[in-house]
Amino acid sequence: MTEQVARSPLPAALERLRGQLVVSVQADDGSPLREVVHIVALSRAALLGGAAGLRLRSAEDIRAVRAMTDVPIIGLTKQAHPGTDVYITATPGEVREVAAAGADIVAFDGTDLPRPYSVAKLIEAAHAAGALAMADVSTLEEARAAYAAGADIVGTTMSGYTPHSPQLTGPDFALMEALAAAGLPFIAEGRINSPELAAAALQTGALCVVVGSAITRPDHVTRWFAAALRSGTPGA
Ligand SMILES: CC(=O)N[C@H](C=O)[C@@H](O)[C@H](O)[C@H](O)COP(=O)(O)O
Repeated sequence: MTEQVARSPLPAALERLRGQLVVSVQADDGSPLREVVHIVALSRAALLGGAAGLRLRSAEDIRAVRAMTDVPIIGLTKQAHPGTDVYITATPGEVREVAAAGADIVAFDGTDLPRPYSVAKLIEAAHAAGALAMADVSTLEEARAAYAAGADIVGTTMSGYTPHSPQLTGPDFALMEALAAAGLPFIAEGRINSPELAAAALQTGALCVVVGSAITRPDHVTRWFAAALRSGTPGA
């Protein structure tokens, strides 16, 4: 079942990320950092700090960051579609948009959720546009299916964000270990909120580690600190 994915070395853009940190630079709608100028500044800061790759949402952000760096970019869109909960690059049109903007790797929802287009169609669109295909999955079974459909890599991105995956407060190390045990190359992603957790994620056998909120969402990080003070202040 796993032989078809034992491709080594991986395609060049993925090999460049081996053992490295990828920073996800995505401001949510409504964030004061949503404008492209802030995304570019945050990306520059991540590169200064040693990020070997970036994960970016929207063609506009990708175009602007592509103009200032040649590190591998994992690109995606985040868009609601009627009748589905799938929001990460859900259509072949969005795949093409992300690839045309300069992403080396297009990330898309690779879960079992009801979806407008099959995983195979999205992979086909990425490859036709000259990009690699990264399936964001929430389970081992979804990863196996994505590889069988031709994905170049999977990410643990969606664990905790589908009803059928464990709702953890930290990274899904069990999924990482299961992917490693099955011989499936994968990117560790999701709630990797400290350098220690990032190192532990790489230790499971991940190709590389994606960190987002802990580096580029200061509003989230502030909330973590504020909540800790509220719940644990000595003398409170
Ligand atoms: C589930 C979903 O939509 N994840 C998104 C995928 O691109 C991003 O919002 C995350 O920031 C990214 O996956 C990195 O994760 P974290 O921010 O936890 O380090």
